Amino acid sequence: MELSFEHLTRAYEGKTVLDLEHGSIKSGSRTGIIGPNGAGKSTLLNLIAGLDQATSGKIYYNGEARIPGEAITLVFQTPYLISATVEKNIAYPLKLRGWAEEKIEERVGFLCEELNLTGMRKKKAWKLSGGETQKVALARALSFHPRLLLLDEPTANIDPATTAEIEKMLIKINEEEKTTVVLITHNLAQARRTCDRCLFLKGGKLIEEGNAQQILAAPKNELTRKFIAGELLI
Ligand SMILES: Nc1ncnc2c1ncn2[C@@H]1O[C@H](COP(=O)(O)OP(=O)(O)OP(=O)(O)O)[C@@H](O)[C@H]1O
Repeated sequence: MELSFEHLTRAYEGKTVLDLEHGSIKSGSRTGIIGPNGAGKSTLLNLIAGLDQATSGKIYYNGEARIPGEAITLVFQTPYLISATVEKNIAYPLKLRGWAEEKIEERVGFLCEELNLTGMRKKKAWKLSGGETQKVALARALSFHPRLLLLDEPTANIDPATTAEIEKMLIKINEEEKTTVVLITHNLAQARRTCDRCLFLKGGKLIEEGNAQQILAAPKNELTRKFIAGELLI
């Protein structure tokens, strides 16, 4: 799904925390959103998801200013599962959408295989580790073939092996199902491994956007360079 922003702002109690003149997230991309604490990354993601309202300006989804709720899904840093088994959690959005049982089984089976969850399908959600919980949350988010997957620091508390499984899944689902992926991350190595495009935000402004490998290796903007080099003082 193609996204574009025009004069998009969000202010809290008169203080503008996001102010994007123009910007876009290309259809079919895996776009990393990077930037220091307080840059406005989560604010932007919440606006895209429709969880928050812009103070001014608009977001266009495939050229339309109306949010296509059914096509968008979100994964947060701290996921919440329903108090049921792994497989029931993943099947839940599909049951809500009235999918046939065999289609549900096919999709849940595929997602469990890809995320190494097959052996714990019957396990209760509250008995899972943090990494397992996040993988189930991702599987559930992907269950209904979303056109846009938004992730807010999904691996912040996750070990490297599970992080690698999650990153592999993001790439697979993007390549094979053409889901557009937008990933907020403080892990620049993760952005390098996972993203093909990148937006750098600072102080609510879009400082640089473009090819992820190019921005992460040789940014054009001095602020971006300092951030990536770990030299940026906020
Ligand atoms: N509900 C709110 N009320 C008031 N201020 C808010 C609210 N939500 C966010 N802010 C402010 O907006 C600014 C941007 O916050 P945001 O969470 O979008 O930044 P971020 O780039 O995601 O930061 P981080 O990397 O720390 O998660 C911050 O200064 C924050 O304090």
